[in-house]
Parts: sequence; C-alpha cells; structure tokens
Amino acid sequence: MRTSLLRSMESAFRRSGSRSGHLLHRSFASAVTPERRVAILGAAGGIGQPLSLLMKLNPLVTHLSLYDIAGTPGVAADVSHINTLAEVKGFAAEEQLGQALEGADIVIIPAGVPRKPGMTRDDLFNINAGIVKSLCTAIAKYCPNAIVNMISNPVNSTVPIASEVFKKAGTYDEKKLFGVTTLDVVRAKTFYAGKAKVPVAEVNVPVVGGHAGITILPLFSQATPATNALGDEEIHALTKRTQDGGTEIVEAKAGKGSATLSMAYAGAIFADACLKGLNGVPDIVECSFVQSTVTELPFFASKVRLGKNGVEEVLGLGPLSEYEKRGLEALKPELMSSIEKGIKFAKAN
Ligand SMILES: NC(=O)c1ccc[n+]([C@@H]2O[C@H](COP(=O)([O-])OP(=O)(O)OC[C@H]3O[C@@H](n4cnc5c(N)ncnc54)[C@H](O)[C@@H]3O)[C@@H](O)[C@H]2O)c1
Ligand SMILES: O=C(O)C[C@H](O)C(=O)O
Repeated sequence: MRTSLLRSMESAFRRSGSRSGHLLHRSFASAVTPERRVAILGAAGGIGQPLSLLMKLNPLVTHLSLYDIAGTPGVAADVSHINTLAEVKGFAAEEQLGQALEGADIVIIPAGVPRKPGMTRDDLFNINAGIVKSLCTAIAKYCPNAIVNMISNPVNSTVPIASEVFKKAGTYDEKKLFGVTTLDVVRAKTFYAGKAKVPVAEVNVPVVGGHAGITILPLFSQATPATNALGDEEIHALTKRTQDGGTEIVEAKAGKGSATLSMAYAGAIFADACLKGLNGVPDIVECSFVQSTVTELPFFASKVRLGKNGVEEVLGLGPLSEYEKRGLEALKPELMSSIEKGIKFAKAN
C-alpha cells in the first residue's frame, strides 16, 4: 500500500514539471534521504490539513511539524497514524510556536483568513498582514535559515512583509523567501490542456507576475506542447480564466472559503521542489514570486531554479507575445502598489 501511494505521489510530482520525480523512489529505497524538517503554520485549516497529508506522504520529509492556533492535536494525531517515514508532531498554542519551528528546513505558511464572494485578496490584508508578520518574527528567531513558502494572501503583499520582518531581524536571505504561485501554474496547465486537447501530464505553462487578478500573467505563447489550434480569443479566454481561477472557486464555495484541495496539491508540489533543490537534485525549476530584477519591480514571479540554498537563479521571461507584453505593462502598477503596501505595513508595525 505504501509503495503504491508513493508511486502515485511520484507520478504526480513528475507530472507537475519537476523533473526529478524518480528520485523520490530511489532515495526512499536506498535510505540515503537526508534529514529534512518541514513545518506547516496553519496546519489545521482548509489548506493546512490536506497539505499536511501530502507532506506526510512525501518520502523526502523526515520530520513534520504541524502548528495552528486551533485544532492541531486532532490533525496531528490523525496524520501521524499514516505509515510513512515522516515523524509528526503537533504544536497547538502560541507558546509552542518556537518548538514547532526549531530546526525547520522549510516553513510553509497557509495561516490566515480566506476570501468570501465579493472580496479581493487585498481585502484580506488587514487580518493576514498581522498574522504573517508575527509568524515571520518567530521564524527569524527560531529557524532563521529556513526556506519560507508563503501561501497566505495577499501573496503580493505578504511576501514583501516577510522580507521586511527578516530584514529588521537581520536574517533576510532573498534566496529563501518564496511566494507560492504554483496554483496559477496548475490551473494554466489544466485549462490549456483542455482547450488545446493535449495530454495534461505533458503540459507546461509558465505563469509570471504576481498572484491576484491581472497580476497573474500566464505565458501561453510558451506553453508546451505548442499548438496553433488556439486563436487570440481563445488565448484571451484562457488568460482570463487563469487570472480568475481563485474567484471561480470562491464563488463555487459560496461563502465556505477559497481553494484548499488544489492549493494543497500545488503547495505540496512546490515544497517538494524546494526539498529536491536542498538535496542537490539538479535542474529543479518552478515559477515563484521572489525578490527579482527581471523587471523594475522588486518582487516578481517567474521561473526560478532551485538549489541547495533556495533560489539558485531567477530566470528571465523569455520571448513574449504582443498580448503578453501588454499584460505585463498593465500589471505593473497594481503589483507595485501591493508590494509597497506590504513594505509600508511592516516598516510601520
Ligand atoms: N497562494 C495561493 O495560491 C493561495 C491559494 C489558496 C488560498 N490561499 C490563502 O491561504 C490562506 C489560508 O486559506 P485556508 O482556506 O486554509 O483558510 P482556513 O481559514 O481554512 O485556514 C486557515 C488556518 O490558519 C489558522 N491560523 C490563523 N491565524 C493563525 C496564526 N496566527 N498562527 C497559526 N495558524 C493560524 C487558522 O486557525 C486556520 O486553521 C488564506 O489567506 C488564503 O487566501 C492562498
Ligand atoms: O482566490 C483566493 O482567494 C485564493 C487563492 O489565492 C487562489 O488563487 O485560489
């Protein structure tokens, strides 16, 4: 049973575009996996629970630390019964946050409130900015060298907040801070495969910019397998659907939150890529919102090569279609203002 589950994970990770899925099996079989500690903050939430499950299934994880301000003991006990490698510990109260973080190689943060219909991600700022700031303050104290995977929205602002908190603490390493935009890539791949009628497992689509509305810019001109079956209108519709993917889920859930299952999948894919990078697996490339000089904006999502220290290389945008060039210019003011909002908040608080 364990073997077949690992095989399914392996093939999911391979399909995701990380080119080293085979290593999951090899490293598990030969028991050479280095010790890797992953902490999830917000582990009992809508994303946190399935993400905890998926990280427990990942054979690269040796220790899994689950932290939430509510509901952790049940989730941690439940996940801990799964007969895979990772040793699971739950941490329930704020005074246990330090213990939850100690020794972490990767901290994944899905803590915070989700949208309801009619809200933008920026409407979450007032609550989530404070949550992210306090969690990042603890990260700076207890695991200053950890890689941080930021899921909490608005990502366009929470990543800059984290960077300022780390700068204030003197622990900032731009190579180790990632806004998780993998769900945009997951959606772009799914929607493209459906329209282009190509096997979804073979599809790759870079998504650049940020993680809100028009700041999400899928580059369908670079999608593979390439197709000339899609005209301008179809590309526009695919772009809009990718940009509005989060809202599509928020509306379908009708007040019961936003994407959780697909986000957990995307978060697990991205964390797996970070783990492989840490373990020295070559050529691990994923899109992520990182400190960047690819455009004039200080943070920007693009393809990133992952390595032993986190970001090894932020890759350029590649050739853009005229439509994408216009999209790029159009997103800059909104993305810049969200970045500045985060920086201003962190400096003032
Ligand atoms: N980056 C993305 O692509 C993406 C995708 C989906 C959702 N999100 C965002 O992820 C966040 C979480 O979404 P969800 O659906 O899991 O929400 P949720 O309400 O179901 O879960 C959030 C969890 O965070 C916990 N929490 C709150 N404050 C905390 C704190 N200070 N420390 C630790 N835990 C704390 C809550 O107790 C809860 O269990 C939202 O901000 C949402 O917008 C991002
Ligand atoms: O849309 C949301 O609020 C959640 C998330 O950012 C998403 O893209 O699904």
